Amino acid sequence: MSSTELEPYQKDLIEASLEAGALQFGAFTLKSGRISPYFFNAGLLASGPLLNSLATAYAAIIAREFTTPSSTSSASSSTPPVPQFDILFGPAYKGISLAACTALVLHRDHNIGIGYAYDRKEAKDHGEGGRMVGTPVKGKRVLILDDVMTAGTAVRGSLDMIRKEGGEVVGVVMCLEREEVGPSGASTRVEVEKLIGREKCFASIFKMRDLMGWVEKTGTQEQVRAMKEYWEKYGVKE
Ligand SMILES: O=P(O)(O)OC[C@H]1O[C@H](OP(=O)(O)OP(=O)(O)O)[C@H](O)[C@@H]1O
Repeated sequence: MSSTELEPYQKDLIEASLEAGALQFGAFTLKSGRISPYFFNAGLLASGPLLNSLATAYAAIIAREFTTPSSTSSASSSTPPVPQFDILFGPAYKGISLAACTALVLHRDHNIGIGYAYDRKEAKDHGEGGRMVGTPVKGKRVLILDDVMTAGTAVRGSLDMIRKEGGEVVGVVMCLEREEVGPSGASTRVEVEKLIGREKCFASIFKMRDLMGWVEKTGTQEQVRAMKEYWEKYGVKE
């Protein structure tokens, strides 16, 4: 496993997450049943300043990975880049506020005006009904935005729902990519990219290996050992 040098925005977000208790080290049973030496819960990044840091980081990654420069000959430095998607989709529950805040920051800081949508975990049987809320996804290119992907269950569910509604998923952006393999031994990220039908359509603010780099520099020997052991068992070998 080779860890990477952290960018300042990654380091800031990791430190802010630790302070808020959103990132913890210990032993945590995941939805997948795996016992992880660390746990990330963006639900605890629950204040204006923390949401601002987080949404600013999401927006920066999205502007870098999912837009192209404006190609008009009269383009000036104030000409906004062209998004390769029309809508952000944040899966319930935690993805909802993250997608909303990121749409706002994309508009405010990057001059990119896009819609956002989310789902309800339980369908509504009155009013407009159904599970989808926000900008309709029908006929739109959709970028799924969530806090973390482990086994990919939430992303697969979102993919199915968006397709049923007539939208096209063009990518996924996460705060943390855990870089794990699924039960078949294949990388969850690669499996999701195959389902979407596009290579390299996955972006994240930081990954397990970035976190490992941070732990190696600032954590305890026990944390380093536990992280390496977990990586040997479940980390992607690519
Ligand atoms: O890749 P996966 O194995 O699906 O795990 C990641 C998902 O699990 C968590 O949400 P959860 O389903 O706990 O719902 P919540 O947002 O309502 O807490 C997290 O916010 C992701 O959506």
